[in-house]
Amino acid sequence: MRGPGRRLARVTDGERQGLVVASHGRHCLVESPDGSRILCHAKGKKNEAVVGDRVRWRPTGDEGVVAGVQERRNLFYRQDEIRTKSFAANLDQVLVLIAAEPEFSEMQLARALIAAEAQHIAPLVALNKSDLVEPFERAWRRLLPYQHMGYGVLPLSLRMSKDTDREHLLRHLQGKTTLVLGPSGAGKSTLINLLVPQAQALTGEISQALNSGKHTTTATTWYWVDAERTTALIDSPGFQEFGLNHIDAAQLPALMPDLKPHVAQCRFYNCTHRHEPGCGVMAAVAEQPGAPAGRIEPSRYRIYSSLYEELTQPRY
Ligand SMILES: Nc1nc2c(ncn2[C@@H]2O[C@H](COP(=O)(O)OP(=O)(O)OP(=O)(O)O)[C@@H](O)[C@H]2O)c(=O)[nH]1
Ligand SMILES: [Zn+2]
Repeated sequence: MRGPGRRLARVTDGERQGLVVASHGRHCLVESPDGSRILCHAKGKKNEAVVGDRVRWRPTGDEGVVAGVQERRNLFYRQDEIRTKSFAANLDQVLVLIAAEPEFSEMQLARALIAAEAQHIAPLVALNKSDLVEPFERAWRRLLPYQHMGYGVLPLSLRMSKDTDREHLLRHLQGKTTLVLGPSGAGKSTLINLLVPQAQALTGEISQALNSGKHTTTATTWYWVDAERTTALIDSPGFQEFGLNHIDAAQLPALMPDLKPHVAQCRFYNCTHRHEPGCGVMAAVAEQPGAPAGRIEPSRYRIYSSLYEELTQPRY
């Protein structure tokens, strides 16, 4: 059998296989199966690798050149009018970390969840700072619709209950590759440091390797949680301005688990769920809480409508 996947998977003489554990522009850090790491350069656009990619590479002196990127299981990315930004590839899970304070944006959360659904990556939500009792309760209530639509929501108190949280988190992360996303101030660094105590030192080394000495912006980074290297966390900036331009507006309800079942009740097959008569989605928004067929929260319907508008706006 021929095909790009097959061809790239074959390692020829002098080539090695590795995992991309950090990337910055056209450079990446590749980890070999023995755990050693080497700085590699991409040769041509086709070989630009993102964190989580499995690559073939060739040594050139004490550095390397990426010879090919293996076919990806998935690629988690965002896209606005100007550019596409890849977070990471070959993920099992996306963990969205938010907190009681600062107050989280439900729109931002929804965008990350939709992007994960579009790539068939399982999302998990964690709400930090349960010690801030009143704001935590408020935030927890705002997340109830997400629990009802089947998303796991973990309560955390990362600064206080270290061991409990570590165990709780590990139960959900064990053996998986998880991308951690979250708004600034939610506790992402606290979470990474709890699970990967050597993270800070590693980040320093990595940014030094990738930027030849300059400690500039932190790039996306892969961390092993266990010595056996079976559980991984990926830390990535860029939760803000989560563009969904790569998603077709008509596809949105299928990526929103609370809207999805109601589409079958719409009179028109091409219903946009915004003004049509006989719309199953709008009928579910009008339902009382606890309705047997399921209700759509007004906040979720507003998110749907504004994303629909955003994604159907003429682009120049
Ligand atoms: N009250 C409370 N504060 C916490 C908790 N966990 C973390 N914090 C605090 O929240 C602040 C932000 O935590 P960080 O881990 O730096 O958050 P971050 O998401 O990495 O933020 P950036 O560095 O801005 O991206 C710090 O002052 C932490 O000490 C918690 O469980 N409860
Ligand atoms: Zn409809």
